[in-house]
Amino acid sequence: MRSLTKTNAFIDGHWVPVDERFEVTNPATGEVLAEVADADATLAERAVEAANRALPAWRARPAHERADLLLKWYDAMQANKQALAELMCAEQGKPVAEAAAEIDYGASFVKWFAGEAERSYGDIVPLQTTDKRVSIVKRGIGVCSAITPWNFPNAMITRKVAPALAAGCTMVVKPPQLTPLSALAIAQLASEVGIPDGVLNIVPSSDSKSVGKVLTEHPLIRKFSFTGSTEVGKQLMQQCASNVKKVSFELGGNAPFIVFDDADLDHAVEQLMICKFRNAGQTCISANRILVQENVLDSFVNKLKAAMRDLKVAAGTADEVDYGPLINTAAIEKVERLVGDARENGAECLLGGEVLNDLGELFYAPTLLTDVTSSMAITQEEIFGPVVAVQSFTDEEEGIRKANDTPFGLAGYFCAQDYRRIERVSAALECGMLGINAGAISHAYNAFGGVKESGIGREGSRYGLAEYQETKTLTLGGFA
Ligand SMILES: O=CCCC(=O)O
Repeated sequence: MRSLTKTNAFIDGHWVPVDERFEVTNPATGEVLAEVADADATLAERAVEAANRALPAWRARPAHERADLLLKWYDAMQANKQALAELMCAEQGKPVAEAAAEIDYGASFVKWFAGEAERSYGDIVPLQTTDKRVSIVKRGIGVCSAITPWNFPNAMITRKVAPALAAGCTMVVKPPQLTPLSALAIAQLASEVGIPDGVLNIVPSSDSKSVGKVLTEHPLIRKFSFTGSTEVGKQLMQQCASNVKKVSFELGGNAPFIVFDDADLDHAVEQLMICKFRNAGQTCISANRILVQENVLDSFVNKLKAAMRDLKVAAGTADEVDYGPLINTAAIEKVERLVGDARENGAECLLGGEVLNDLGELFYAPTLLTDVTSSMAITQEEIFGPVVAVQSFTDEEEGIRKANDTPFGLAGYFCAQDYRRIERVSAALECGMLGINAGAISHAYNAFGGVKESGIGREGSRYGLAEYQETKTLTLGGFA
């Protein structure tokens, strides 16, 4: 199997070495995997200029040519799935099988937007006066930039880059400092399949502030996309305001997972396990607050505890592992703080509640807390770890009120069977995405994004392309 480990910045189709380097480590073992080029603001500006030079020719190509190149990129990701998955497991920690599923997921955005490139239409507007013809056209907005997170090192890049390229835009990406190797590997594949120089540029950096400033304030950039925390997102949004860039932000979540008393409890447990333990809980749409109706609480918790006991935690390279290490010490400290605070304030820990030191410093036990209340920090912050924090509620009205009692609104989930309740609760929950008797809701065909402080804009789906387009109205006069 070939190695796809690249360690330099990728600008204008070239691998650019930089004297300054930062280390990328394996969270399962602490081993240093690579020393990666540490781009500064000047190099980021070079990447923006390269993207700007590449723009006219890329934008001018017929849609089917851009689509064909994207499909070749998709094929290359599929052909190299195992190598990409092993690289991702090494730098991010998720099990190899889950990493391979992420390659499928990430590549699916490339395939989907290759198709959308060929289905982007404008409008012919009805006649307003006999002397004019009006049409509305769509075109790629121009040079785009993105800052992406470490929890999905492949898919969070393709979900932004694929629609941008499909729309005829060029792109500069700053991948996360913790997981740049997956990004650099797919840039290599993009180059091999013939995506022209300068169309995709990758600037790894440990200096998020100054590179981020270039990617949000550079006047040549017309659109910025970010996935990460709400706190950082707010700062970046302000920076983008300096020259009124188009933006999309996929920010923090605090997803409720509500189990009503008419739910199929076995199915609810199964769906919660899928939702919660994906990527060890380090997912922005992970269920964060588990709200269970009082009269089914004991039964649900017993079933959940039995399912959680079967979880296998180990390095992502082990066989049949459910989840691996958390990403770094800060992640472990946060989980320990939240669990500690909950316990001090009266939560009961039925399972776990500790670091699995036999495995290593970053492995956290599957943890089940009950008697959780809304005043505990664990219900206010994203846990981003393998901790299930269960609260109870009395009736539908209280369940909905508790679920909506947050400034966030990314994903939400509920389990119920009564179709009238399903209709009522679906309408009442404040979130951009809702899983109803379903814990897995992500797909390239779906519109991903949040409401309230969880963000702006949508990724994936037919709406994802529009984020990288501008709309122009043409009024043609002079008809008799
Ligand atoms: O964590 C953010 C993205 C997760 C997903 O696309 O399902």
